[in-house]
Amino acid sequence: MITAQNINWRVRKKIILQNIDFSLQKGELAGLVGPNGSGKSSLLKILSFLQRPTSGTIQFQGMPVGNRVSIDIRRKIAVVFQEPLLFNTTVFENVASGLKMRRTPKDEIRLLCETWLNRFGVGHVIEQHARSLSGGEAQRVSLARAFVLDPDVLFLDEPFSALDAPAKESLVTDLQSILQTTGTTTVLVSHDYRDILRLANRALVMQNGRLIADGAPLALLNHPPNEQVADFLRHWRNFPETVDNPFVYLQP
Ligand SMILES: Nc1ncnc2c1ncn2[C@@H]1O[C@H](COP(=O)(O)OP(=O)(O)OP(=O)(O)O)[C@@H](O)[C@H]1O
Repeated sequence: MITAQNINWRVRKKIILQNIDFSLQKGELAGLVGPNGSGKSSLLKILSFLQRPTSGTIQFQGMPVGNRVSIDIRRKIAVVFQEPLLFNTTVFENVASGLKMRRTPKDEIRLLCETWLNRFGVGHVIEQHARSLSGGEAQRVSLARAFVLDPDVLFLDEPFSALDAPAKESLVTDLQSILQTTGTTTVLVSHDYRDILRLANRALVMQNGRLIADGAPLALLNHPPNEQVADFLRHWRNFPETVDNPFVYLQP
């Protein structure tokens, strides 16, 4: 689906990403983790064509992507950020916006918006103004706005980190079941390895702008391939559910 070859990104003299080689297959759900400042969001921006790398190439569905990313490719990608970034209008207009740009028929737009808002448990806010939503509702609307477009690849950048613990727990549970149904190819950035264990079938660990590990989330946790990865993941081994009871985290 996406192949990144020898990606480097520098801003002035600062090296942000170095020698990133990464390939994402259709249907994969990859979790990107690493310490603060390790380059997770930067890599996500480059993979989603929001930022051009200094050097290296990216192929999307087998075709190299040049400096000008076509509207056709952009329409195959959806990005959800930590802050929901909703437009200053109703929930319906927010979720319908991408479909209107694609000239989807009106009655189909209504049906799709209702379906996805219901799937995310927020069908009742469809006529509300986006400003009136709670943080949890807003992030659910933002996810519905991404899924309604049936993207080929979904990028989620810390989608839970602005939520309190109960709102996060219920959204992770709902998102897990939705992703299992849709099989959407996804890259999820999270600083919480428990999110990766629950949602992803592949974990990519970053440090200092490099990818330092790539493997099955539970296997990396229990058998880190090197000392750097062991140091980073040590913290998450302290949670009983991540080691003592791996069956809590059956891979999707
Ligand atoms: N546009 C930019 N200009 C200059 N430096 C940048 C830019 N974008 C990111 N950086 C720097 O690159 C490094 C990696 O940032 P990035 O946000 O990708 O890390 P992260 O792993 O997502 O961090 P966090 O977990 O804190 O969100 C940081 O030192 C950051 O300050």
